[in-house]
Amino acid sequence: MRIINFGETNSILNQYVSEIRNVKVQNDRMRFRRNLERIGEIMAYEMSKEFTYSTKNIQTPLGISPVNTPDNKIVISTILRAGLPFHQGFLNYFDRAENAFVSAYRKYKDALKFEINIEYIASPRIAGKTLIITDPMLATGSSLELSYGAMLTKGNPKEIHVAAIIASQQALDYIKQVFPEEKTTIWCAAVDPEIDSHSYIIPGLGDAGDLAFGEKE
Ligand SMILES: O=P(O)(O)OC[C@H]1O[C@H](OP(=O)(O)OP(=O)(O)O)[C@H](O)[C@@H]1O
Ligand SMILES: O=c1cc[nH]c(=O)[nH]1
Ligand SMILES: [Mg+2]
Repeated sequence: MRIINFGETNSILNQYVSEIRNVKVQNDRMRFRRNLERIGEIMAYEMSKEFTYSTKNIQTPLGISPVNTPDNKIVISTILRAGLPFHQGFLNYFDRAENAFVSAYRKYKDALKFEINIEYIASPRIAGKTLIITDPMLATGSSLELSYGAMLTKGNPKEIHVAAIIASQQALDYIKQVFPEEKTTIWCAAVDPEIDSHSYIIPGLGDAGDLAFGEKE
């Protein structure tokens, strides 16, 4: 399984990551959401370089121009709720893609123990397609694992791209065990070393869903 970490490369993407982490900036919800979206746009562009291309002869008003365009049948899937702005970034570039939505949330039994509840899935058939799963935060990797399990009820994708912004090292180690090695690529913008006793990423950024959309009751 390939892991591509954009944090290892100097680019403007790191500016957006610094802003979503920064306590002095991250509470501006519109900027927070837009930064998730911008990171999605940059990742989409980089990911597009790995697609399968063929030449199409495009009729212009003055002649024929051969252009290489991608042939992948793309499904962009997101895990509600924090995934929504990140998903939108991918959709801005892959504007013809199909889309899937899965809900996953932590249902706490006490301050530390929780289980992930999946209650909703709206997805096209994904068999034989390029599945891009977008979720900005991978802490334990459980939401991703269960959401992927739910998506498999819609068929077996040809290839899987997991797009995250901040992934814990623990989540990456876990995902390697549960996703098919030969057809999965993980794209992220940073790998953080730890998760705390509440399963929050350290240093991370806090709760991405709350920062994007406001606190839950
Ligand atoms: O890897 P995990 O330990 O499963 O944690 C990561 C999950 O946590 C966040 O969602 P959250 O449950 O906070 O829901 P929200 O997007 O509604 O805030 C995030 O978007 C992931 O889906
Ligand atoms: O650090 C974390 C872990 C789960 N969900 C978040 O939004 N942040
Ligand atoms: Mg949350």
